[in-house]
Amino acid sequence: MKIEFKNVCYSYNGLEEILSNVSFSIDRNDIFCLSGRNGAGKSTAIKLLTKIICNYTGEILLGEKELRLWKREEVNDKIGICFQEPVMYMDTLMNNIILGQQGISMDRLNDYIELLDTKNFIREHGEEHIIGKNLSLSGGQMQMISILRNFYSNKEILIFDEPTSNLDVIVKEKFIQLLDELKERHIVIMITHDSGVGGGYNKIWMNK
Ligand SMILES: Nc1ncnc2c1ncn2[C@@H]1O[C@H](COP(=O)(O)OP(=O)(O)OP(=O)(O)O)[C@@H](O)[C@H]1O
Repeated sequence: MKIEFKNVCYSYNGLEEILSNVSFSIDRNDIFCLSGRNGAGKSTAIKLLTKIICNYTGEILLGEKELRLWKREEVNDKIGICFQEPVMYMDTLMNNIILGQQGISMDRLNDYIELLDTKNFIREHGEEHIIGKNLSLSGGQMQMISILRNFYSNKEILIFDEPTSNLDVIVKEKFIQLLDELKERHIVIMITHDSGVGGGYNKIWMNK
């Protein structure tokens, strides 16, 4: 599924333009890094693409259709997102990964859990403990859950916003290996300031 930004402009307050004539195109399954300085508008571009915010000028194409013609739920079916600050629900770890989705292979989820080196943590706490009740998570553990959630969703487009900022070196390496395996089947869009993670991927420059 192709993604295209054509001369997209966006302002939060109607005064200052955060995105000014941003154009880029993603037309194949692979890993793409949105790059640019702090405040360049990378997260804003992702919020537009996922319809968290609207009212841009220019054109955003998702597939063959302008984004304005897509319903938010339809976009949610196509795009999975792992936020910089993951949202956790008062439920078990496993339910926080699965989020009520059905018909997706548990074997594959277990593979991801293993590949990401999170097996011991999930085995110990996954089924019984409730987040916010008898389980408190560190920033890195929340990030792992959020990453697993995005992988498990198996959507065509997977977005990761600063996914590795709290991960230890081992999990970070495993995450990169997993991405490499998935890039043939998904469009992966990542925002990262970690050159050790984003260094080798296709770059989309957001300059302000
Ligand atoms: N909800 C909001 N209301 C008003 N201004 C906002 C809002 N969110 C972001 N901005 C502003 O938009 C600009 C771009 O922010 P954005 O988060 O998109 O940048 P970024 O490239 O992702 O930055 P970073 O690399 O620091 O995460 C910043 O100047 C920020 O202050």
